Amino acid sequence: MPNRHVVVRNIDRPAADVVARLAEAGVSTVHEAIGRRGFAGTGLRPNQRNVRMAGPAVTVSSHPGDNLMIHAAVEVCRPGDVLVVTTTSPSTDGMFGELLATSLAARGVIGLVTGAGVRDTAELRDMGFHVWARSVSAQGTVKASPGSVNVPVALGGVTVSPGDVVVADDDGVVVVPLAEADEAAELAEKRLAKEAATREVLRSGTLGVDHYGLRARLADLGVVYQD
Ligand SMILES: O=C([O-])CC(=O)C(=O)O
Ligand SMILES: [Mg+2]
Repeated sequence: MPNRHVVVRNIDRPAADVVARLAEAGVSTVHEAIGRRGFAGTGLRPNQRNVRMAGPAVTVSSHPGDNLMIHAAVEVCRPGDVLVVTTTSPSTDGMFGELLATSLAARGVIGLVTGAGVRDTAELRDMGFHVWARSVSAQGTVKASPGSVNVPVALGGVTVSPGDVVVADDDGVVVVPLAEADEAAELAEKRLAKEAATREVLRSGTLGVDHYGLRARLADLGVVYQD
C-alpha cells in the first residue's frame, strides 16, 4: 500500500522583502491586487486586534480532533513561517493552544491560521502569538492519527501550498501562491499608491460618483434623481 502520509522537510520560500511588502499592503489590498482571489473566507477570525502578519506557509493536514501532525510540523518550521492547520473533515475542536504556540514561537514561527479550533486564547494573546481560527473551543484532542506536513491543503475554499505567502489581519486571511508573490507585491504597491491618490481627492470633498465617473452608469442603469 502506498504511504499516503508524509512530512516534507524542505520547501521553497519567498524572499523576505516580498513577504514584508505584502504584509505592509494588508489582506484587502493584496486580495484586490491579485484579482480578488485568495481570500480564505469570513470564517477565519483573529484572536487579537490590530495585528497584521505575513509569512510562508508550512501546511498541516490533520485528522479531526487530533494534533499529532501539528507536533510533527514544528520541527520543519523556520523563523518567519506561518503554520496553516487544516483537518481532513470539518472540526471545531481546540487542537492548538499556548503549549504548541510556545513550541512554535521557540522556532520563530510568527502565527497560526487554522480551519479548526484553538484554546487558551487569553494566554495566546498575552504571549503575542498571532492566531486566526474558525472556532474557539476548550474541547481537547488526541495525538493518535497520521496526517501530512507540507502538502497542499484546503483552507476556506482556497488551496494553500507549502511556501505560499499567507497574509492575515483584521480583515481575515489571503493566500498568495509562491510563484505569484513578487508580482503580487508590485501590484499591491501600485494599488496602495492609487488609493492614496483617491483618498486625497475624496478628502478634498470630490464625490466618488464624479471621481469614478459613475453618473453615466447610474443614468444607464435607469437610476433617476428626484427631489
Ligand atoms: O495540548 C493541546 O492539546 C492543545 C493545547 O491546549 C496547547 O497546545 O496548549
Ligand atoms: Mg493548553
